[in-house]
Amino acid sequence: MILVDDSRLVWSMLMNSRAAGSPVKPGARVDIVLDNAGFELVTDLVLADFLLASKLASEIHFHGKCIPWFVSDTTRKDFEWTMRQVQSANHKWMSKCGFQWQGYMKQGTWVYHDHPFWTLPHEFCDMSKDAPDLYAKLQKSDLIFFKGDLNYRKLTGDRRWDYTVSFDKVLRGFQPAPLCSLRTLKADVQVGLRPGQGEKLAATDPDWMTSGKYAVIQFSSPYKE
Ligand SMILES: O=P(O)(O)OC[C@@]1(O)O[C@H](CO)[C@@H](O)[C@@H]1O
Repeated sequence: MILVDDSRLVWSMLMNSRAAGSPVKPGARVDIVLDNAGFELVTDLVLADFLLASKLASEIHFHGKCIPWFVSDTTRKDFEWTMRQVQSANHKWMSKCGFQWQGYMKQGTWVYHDHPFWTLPHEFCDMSKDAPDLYAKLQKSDLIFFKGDLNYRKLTGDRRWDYTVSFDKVLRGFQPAPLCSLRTLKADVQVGLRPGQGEKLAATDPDWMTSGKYAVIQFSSPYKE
């Protein structure tokens, strides 16, 4: 069940960037801060492919980790291995996708980055100070997707905020570009709920914050409409 769904805001941001784009290179730069390797990474690549094919984005930048911090975190090795596996799949269309994705990498339409900051114990609000090069890189984005629970915990500082505190507020100045968290709840932090929503969930489903049954699509933008 999706507790907060800001997908309309994400969609309208992407549509606006397409309208404003030049005829030669329409669309936005989208960054995806990855979470797990494996099937989740394949679905991230499919999302990136969709954004390009639909001209909602013109370049995609993936951000992985230098080490598999929470065991299944995507590293460069996983990224490259996954690309090769898709290319060698025993399925015509899947393999065709793999070769197309490799082409995007060669052209620089898709770019893979890693940075030690992602595996340091800092909250993301510290990034501009502790990793100014990474912050500057993210500032070039039109939209950043943060995948998964771990990234949500780093965005919010893993604190016990009131459930109704706004997502904008808990980012505490971390606003390199419009951003969207795609997260299934696995840890006891959640913000941006309606008054009474968290309490009601706690009363009916005590494990709601960690069971993985609930999810959020939360958007924040430094540009106010
Ligand atoms: O949804 P999943 O893949 O089970 O968990 C997502 C995740 O980010 O949350 C945990 C940290 O809270 C990490 O172990 C894991 O990578």
